[in-house]
Amino acid sequence: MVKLESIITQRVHIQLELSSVPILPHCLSADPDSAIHSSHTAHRGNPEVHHTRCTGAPCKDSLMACVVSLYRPLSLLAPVGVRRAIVYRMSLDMRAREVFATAIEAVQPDIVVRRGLERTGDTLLVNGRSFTLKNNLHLVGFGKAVLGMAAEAERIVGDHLVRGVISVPHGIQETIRQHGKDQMLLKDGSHITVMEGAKHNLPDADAQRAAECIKELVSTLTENDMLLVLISGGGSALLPAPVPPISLQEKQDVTRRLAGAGATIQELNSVRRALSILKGGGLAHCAHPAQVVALVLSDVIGDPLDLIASGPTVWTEVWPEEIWSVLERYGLSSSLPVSVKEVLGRSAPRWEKSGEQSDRAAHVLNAVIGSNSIALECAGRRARELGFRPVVLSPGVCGDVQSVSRLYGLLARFACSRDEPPPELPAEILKLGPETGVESWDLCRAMQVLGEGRGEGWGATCLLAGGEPTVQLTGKGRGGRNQELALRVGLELEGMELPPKGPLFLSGGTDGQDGPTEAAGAVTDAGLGKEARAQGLDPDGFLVNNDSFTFFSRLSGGQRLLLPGLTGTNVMDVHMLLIPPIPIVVSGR
Ligand SMILES: Nc1ncnc2c1ncn2[C@@H]1O[C@H](COP(=O)(O)OP(=O)(O)OP(=O)(O)O)[C@@H](O)[C@H]1O
Ligand SMILES: O=C(O)[C@H](O)CO
Repeated sequence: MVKLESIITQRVHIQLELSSVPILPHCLSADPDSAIHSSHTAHRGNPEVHHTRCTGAPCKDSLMACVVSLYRPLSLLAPVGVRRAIVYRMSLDMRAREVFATAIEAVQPDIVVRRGLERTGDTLLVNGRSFTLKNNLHLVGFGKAVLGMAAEAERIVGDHLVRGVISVPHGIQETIRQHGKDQMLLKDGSHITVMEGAKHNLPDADAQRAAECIKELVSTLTENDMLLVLISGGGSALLPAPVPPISLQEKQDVTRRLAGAGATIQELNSVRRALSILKGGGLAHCAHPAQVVALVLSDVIGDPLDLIASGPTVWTEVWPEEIWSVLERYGLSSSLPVSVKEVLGRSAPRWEKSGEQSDRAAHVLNAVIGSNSIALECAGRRARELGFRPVVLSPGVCGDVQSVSRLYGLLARFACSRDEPPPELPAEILKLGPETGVESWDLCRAMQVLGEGRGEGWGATCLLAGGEPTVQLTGKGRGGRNQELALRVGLELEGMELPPKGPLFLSGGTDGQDGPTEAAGAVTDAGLGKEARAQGLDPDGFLVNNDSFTFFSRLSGGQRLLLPGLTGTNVMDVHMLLIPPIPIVVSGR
């Protein structure tokens, strides 16, 4: 029998041989097969990104990815010295991409559904409550991650499933098929009907038809039935059911104008709830008296159940004054369609008196089964395995990308100051808290961990955060908030006194699609500006035109782009600042 240590040592050896080859980031994946696969599909997906080293056969980069992924299961068994040798030979870039991949893996639709839906015999356990299955289960769903969630739910409770309808984004089945993620597709003979719609994330006639089918299904249920509702981000656009006489076009117009004027998701969805039959508890209302169990994959900061997909299973009162003040704030109140004014002017309460309402609420269980926090927690564990001291700053970073990039720039400076950082630096960092959605105590806690890292030389810290910053669009280029943030942070780091190999910053959307581009985000460091200018690219010019995707595609053959492909999940964005570790000299090999 070959000894484990010798297997690991051989792997170290392969790693050392390959370490001279630059790594193609997209090759990193959780398992060797998909690592090789993703290395090649990523190229197909983006013709602008061209790597000469990757052709037909598995490339050295893919092999390197295999080494890394094989390392994972063995890492806990390997002697500490060997483990360190492997980890410290991995570039920071490679480790950042691996941590990002872990964050996405943690919130895959099948994984979150398995975590949220426990079954023993005919008993279903959700959030500590148990339900008996009696061939009485119906299923509906709407959102960007719902196809994979439904496939897993059917694997778990399919034998009790009578019928289901889900509303998912236009083209998603074909895209998932192309990416080889067959476990996210429904099997042949499934009892669930898949309806695609909401092209470009806007409610359309297809999505409205799906909403009608969903309403029809849930309206026939009795007290002997159970309704499983799968909800994820993008659900608002996929479940449009305007309150008559509002037309779909009128509703679409109001939401598009609000979003374009910069309304927050809280403001936008409070208006959507007021204009919709199914939002704000309407779906649960239609399903009464059936038992409703909603599994929610959150894409909103703080996981507010009444706002995610506009809360179709959460009874929410509509306060017309609140809606009018939002419409006034964004200059829409004087140009509203007559139908919208009529609906907002109605005096009758939306729901029955409170006694009856609480009886109805007792029939509904809402459970958040996945969120940005879970993704960050798992990413932190992976970062620890890869040699970093992890610290989660916050899952709620928001505000303009300019302020957010400034915050990460200052935190990097704080972490990398050779001696004690200048006394004014912590105050400058704390000042950015309110506009970036980060609490002072979270900033203080993060600075403490970064400071401890500094105490050990250059430290070895992985600062993680999540959320959804915003971009003020002024140009006509192609980009997304993650790529723009990464570009800005790269420029912030330029000129700082920093360790030779870092820090490194990554920003990526967990859905794999940053704005209307094929990339999820990008990886940058202090060398970004110099590298760009040496290739005749002016970073500031691209920024002014919101053209970050074109910038990263042209820069060094697109090597800094994150290209995981469509992930089939969505828990907002992940940000990562890696402060390089103290170099360790490995003796022996
Ligand atoms: N050229 C661009 N440069 C930078 N950001 C852009 C650009 N074009 C669009 N965006 C930003 O991308 C965001 C939309 O991105 P995306 O389609 O990933 O939506 P999302 O917010 O992730 O949607 P959901 O939450 O439904 O998944 C908007 O915030 C918009 O400002
Ligand atoms: O669908 C929506 O309303 C947004 O994605 C927030 O959940």
